Amino acid sequence: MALLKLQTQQFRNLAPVALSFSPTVNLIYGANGSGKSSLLEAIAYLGLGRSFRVNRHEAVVRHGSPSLTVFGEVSDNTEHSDAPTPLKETHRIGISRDLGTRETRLKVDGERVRNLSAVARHLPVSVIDPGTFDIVTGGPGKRRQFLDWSVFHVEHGFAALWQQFQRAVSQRNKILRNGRIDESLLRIWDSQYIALAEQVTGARRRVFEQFQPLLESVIADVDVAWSGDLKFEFFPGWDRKADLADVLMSHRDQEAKMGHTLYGPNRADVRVKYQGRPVAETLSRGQQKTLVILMKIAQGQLLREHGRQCTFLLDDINAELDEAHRQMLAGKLRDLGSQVFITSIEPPRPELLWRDPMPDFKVFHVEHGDFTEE
Ligand SMILES: Nc1ncnc2c1ncn2[C@@H]1O[C@H](COP(=O)(O)OP(=O)(O)OP(=O)(O)O)[C@@H](O)[C@H]1O
Repeated sequence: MALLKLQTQQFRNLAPVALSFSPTVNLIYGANGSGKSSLLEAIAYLGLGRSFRVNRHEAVVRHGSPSLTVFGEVSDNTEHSDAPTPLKETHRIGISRDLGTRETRLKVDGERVRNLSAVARHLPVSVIDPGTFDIVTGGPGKRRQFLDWSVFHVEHGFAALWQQFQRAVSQRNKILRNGRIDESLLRIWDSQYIALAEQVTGARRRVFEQFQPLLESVIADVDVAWSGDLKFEFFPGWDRKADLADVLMSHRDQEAKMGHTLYGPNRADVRVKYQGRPVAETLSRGQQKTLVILMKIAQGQLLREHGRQCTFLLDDINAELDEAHRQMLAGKLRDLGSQVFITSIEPPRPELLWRDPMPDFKVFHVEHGDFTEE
């Protein structure tokens, strides 16, 4: 999968022109405030349905405009197991949001679709920007998000399962929030909640078990001194030795006091330890960054094993990574055959990122939201 064309309307400061990208490498450069990050943000908007920089949709709509539209054409090289050769087709995907009516319109190949997942599945985007490094330094939520992104792209039906699960959580929370708990009603929702929690956990565990050996081999490949003492573990969100039903039963009072669900997939984590202690406490900032890059690469490999390709968006990596790390990342992404977008303030020097073989690339210069291909 690769984004071949993009057109935006009223998206931050981006001019409404149609851009055609390389399915391999796209190098975007321009001064501070010119629109580099906004372009990556618009691409990610199609693949995630939201901004990777801000939580409020209002922030990305051009100041003074009532709505935005992002439209893209993607190549789909999904390998169908029953097809003699990979099928290559293109799909047109679009998202528009109206701030006034709060309406979101989603389209795939000209047809309206209801769920964001129907759009997002066509463009798996993986962002590497200064915020990405929170995957190891931040709380479990970041790591759940990281794992679930793979699960969404690898496990068919996960998006629908996740929605059902969230509905069960919110019903259960409503009952727990009610001063006097209706035990019989809670029991009904508990059984739904437990069944869905087991399914969510099963999907996560299956994907984690495929991801872990890929990550270990990517780490072994770069041969860093600290790699031998790293351990990765999937934590489902409750004590694995106990049944979730028993855990809920024995913590009834605690949950009632807090007024919400405390055990289950919403507490899951991918625990990463170095010499038995969390990496955030033990590895240096530089080592943590290397680790996150390797996790992202392993995630790209995982998708590729499932016949899907990620589009990587590298924003402002010059500020975060030294030249050796940039080369390592760029080389691995080339070997993965992924589409890559890289932003920089200075004119790009691809010869510093790749020696033999140099991938095909396009260079774009941006000024005041206007992109020119060079
Ligand atoms: N909603 C909006 N409507 C219009 N313009 C906006 C909006 N949000 C941000 N901008 C402006 O868009 C411009 C581009 O911002 P962007 O973050 O994409 O720049 P950049 O090229 O990545 O800069 P830097 O190198 O400093 O990170 C900025 O001048 C910013 O003030």
